[in-house]
Amino acid sequence: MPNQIKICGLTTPETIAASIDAGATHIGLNFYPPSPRFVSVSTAAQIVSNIGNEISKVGVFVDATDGFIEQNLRAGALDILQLHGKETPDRVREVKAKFGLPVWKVLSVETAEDVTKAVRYADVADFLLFDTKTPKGALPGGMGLGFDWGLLEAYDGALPWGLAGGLTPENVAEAIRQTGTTLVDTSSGVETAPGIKDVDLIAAFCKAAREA
Ligand SMILES: O=C(O)c1ccccc1N[C@@H]1O[C@H](COP(=O)(O)O)[C@@H](O)[C@H]1O
Repeated sequence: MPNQIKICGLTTPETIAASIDAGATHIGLNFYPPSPRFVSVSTAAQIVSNIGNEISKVGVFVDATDGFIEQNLRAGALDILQLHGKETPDRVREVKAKFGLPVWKVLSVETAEDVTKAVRYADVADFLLFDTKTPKGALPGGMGLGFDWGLLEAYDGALPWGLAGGLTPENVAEAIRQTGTTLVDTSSGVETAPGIKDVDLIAAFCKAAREA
């Protein structure tokens, strides 16, 4: 199966179209207000209005309430919920039951123990996304920081998983080769400045990931 590719933190119809043209399988809409990639309810509705079923729309939430998820889920016509905060297994179960959509739980990795903790989500999430643990006080993702991919050898769970954190057009093929991941996710790696996506970088990232 070809590698799955998620381009995250999209804020314009043009960069969404560029991601689809480049062969991305997923786009991410960021609903975390402090993020430079944050989209409001009205922007989310507007930028997805012309998209069909050719790509999956993932909503990124950080410790969000049900009400907040609900309003953005409708606006963005989301297919998948990505929980990128400190959501417990019970909270993941609750979100999945309430909204009936696949849930991706993000695990922030610094040590092998962070990877083995994934087992806690085995019965409640649909997919795991391993990302870098960011410094205290920083955004929980989208910082362009990578982690030691070798730590993923500690993962022996059954849930499918993907890789995020500091992936770029230059390193994504090596990341796929080293980890064997079937899904790669990038945000700042295809930007010229925080929140400013570049269509050429999106194309280069997708090409490198597709050909890896
Ligand atoms: O991108 C953000 O601003 C962000 C904010 C809060 C939570 C997650 C965020 N982004 C996610 O982080 C990973 C990795 O990003 P990067 O490639 O290292 O920039 C990705 O899944 C984004 O969805």
